[in-house]
This record gives sequence, structure tokens and C-alpha cells, in this order.
Amino acid sequence: MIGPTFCIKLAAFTQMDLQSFTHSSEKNTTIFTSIDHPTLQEVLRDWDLPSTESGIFCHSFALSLFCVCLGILFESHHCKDMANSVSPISNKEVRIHDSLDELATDLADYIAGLSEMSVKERGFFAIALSGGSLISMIGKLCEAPYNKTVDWAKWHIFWADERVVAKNHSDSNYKLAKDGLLSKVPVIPSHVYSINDNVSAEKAAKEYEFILRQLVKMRTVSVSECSDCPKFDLILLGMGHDGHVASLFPLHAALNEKEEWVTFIYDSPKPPPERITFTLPVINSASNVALVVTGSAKAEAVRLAIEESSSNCTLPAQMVWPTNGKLVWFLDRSSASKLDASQSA
Ligand SMILES: O=C1O[C@H](COP(=O)(O)O)[C@@H](O)[C@H](O)[C@H]1O
Repeated sequence: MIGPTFCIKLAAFTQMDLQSFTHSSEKNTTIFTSIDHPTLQEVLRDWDLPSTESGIFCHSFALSLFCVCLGILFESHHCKDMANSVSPISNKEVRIHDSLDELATDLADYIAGLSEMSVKERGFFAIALSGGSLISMIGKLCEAPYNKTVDWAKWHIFWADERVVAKNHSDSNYKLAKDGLLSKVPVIPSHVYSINDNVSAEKAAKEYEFILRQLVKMRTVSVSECSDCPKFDLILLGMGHDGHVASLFPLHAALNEKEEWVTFIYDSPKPPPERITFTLPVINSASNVALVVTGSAKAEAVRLAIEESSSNCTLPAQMVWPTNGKLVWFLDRSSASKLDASQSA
């Protein structure tokens, strides 16, 4: 496979070597034996090298240009390829558990593993939480061994969606996470990025995006290679029985938001109505996305999201498809009960 590095090296090599051929009587032999690539050897043979000094220089320059272009072409094609090569086999995993306790342990292991890896690689772990039943499923992180082994001081915690209510309101996703996890582990309070609940949903979304942009600039949150979106180490999502994820609801205009990182809604079909939410480009730019779903009431939405994801996308959960990241579904037997036997075996 001809990669960009190979092409650039070859460009430098041809520039250097062809010029030195001007004093060599075995030009063609040298170049053909030096370049150990049959296709290129053929190309070079077809090119009928000129024998004068200036001819060789022009030829070497043209060949260098050709190699650099090949490299650039490869690079852009590779990037496009990566964006398109999102196949259910390569980047989607479905884990089905016999009990909620087993699911919670696997989920805690998975989060702790990603945290360790991110801290080792980047020095931080940027994680976005959701609300709802997800929080009770990550409760194991407060227990041994995770409470001691996880490097909590390196965690930076965000919300993939939030309801615009006071922080002590029972509908607040922040309150849920604080009561269920954050108050029980040694996270650093200034690393917990909750929304401003004293302003409108629109303003809260704008402010939240602004904070996020500062943290992306500082690389506390990484940035996607193929867009300017933040690349969270992990986004944890739940799913409603209608297939909504974060606060992206079926057929809602917020699903089409491509420019903003954080958007707002005033008409959530599920109360409370005012919310902010990450947009799909942000969710799909993450390194890892976990969808945690339990209970038979969600079995049909799970089936549609996992098995019908390529055709007629209407459920928000079907649109969760990380471009270069990995998606893992954490299911219990009830939520997986409508899946094809090969998925749920
Ligand atoms: O309203 C919301 O609902 C979803 C799903 O909640 P669940 O209780 O059915 O698991 C949740 O993921 C989202 O964060 C929340 O705001």
C-alpha cells in the first residue's frame, strides 16, 4: 500500500537520486532496484528517462510532484474513507447482560478502562453524561475498586443534555448525577461543567458551547480530525422508549442542526419542555459513545436502532453513528428481547 509517508520519502529520494544519475552510466538500473515497488517500477520504465542532465532534473522534479500529489490524494481519500467506513462490524458492539448488576459492572469496567487510557494518552478524561436511568447504572463507580482506582482528579464532566431547571430541582440531570455519583467520588468541583440555569434555554446553550470551545482550545477536550467538533473521550447516552437520545427527539428540528455544538429546545415532548442538548455532529465526533438501555418498554426502539439503522432513519438513536469512534450498546435481556437471535445470542 502506498501511504503518504512513502510518497514524500519517494519524492525526496527521486529528487536526490535522479540528479546523482547525471554522473552515472547505470541510471535506469539504479532507480529500478532502489525503488522496491513493482507498480512504480513499471511506471518509471514506461516513462523513458531522458539522458541529458537538464532532462533528468526536469524529470525528477515532475516525478517528485507526482509523488507529493499521490500522497495528498491518498491522505484526503483516507480521511474520506475513514468517515465512510463506519460499518456495524468495525465500530459497533452490542453487549447484552443477564442482569442489571452484571450490566452495571461491565459498564463500570468499560468507563474505568477508557478513563485510564485517556489519562495515559492525554492527561484528561472528558466525559459527557446524560440523565434518566443511566445514572443508576453507573452507580457502581462509587464502589470499590473503582472509587480508589479511577483517577478522578483528571475527569472533566459535561452533560450531553440538560433540562433548564434549578440545580436542586428533581428534574435536573446535574442533581441526578451529583446525588448518584459526583458527590461520592473525589472529582474536582471546577472540572464539573453544569449549565447556567438562570437564563433562557437559548442563552444557556450558547454559554455552554462557549465554555466547551475554550476547553477545546486548551485541549482539555480533544478535537475531531475531520471537523472542528469536540472529540469527547466518552459520551454516555440513555434512550427513551421513543428512541430519543440526549434531548434530541424524533422528527424535531434540533436533529438537523449541523453548525452549533449545543442547541436548545422549548418544546420537549417529555417534560420539562426547556432543554439544551449536544447536537448530532458533536455526539458523532466522540471517540466513544455508549448507549445504555434497559427494560422491555424500549425493546422495539432498540430493535429499530440496531437492526434498521441503514434504512429510513427516523429514530434519533439510529443517527448515533460515531464517524471515527466506537459505539457500544449496553443492554439487558428485556431491552434486547426483540433483537435478531444472532445479535442477542
Ligand atoms: O429526558 C431524558 O431522557 C433520556 C432517557 O431517559 P430514561 O430515564 O428513559 O433512561 C435521557 O437519556 C436524557 O438524558 C434525559 O434528559
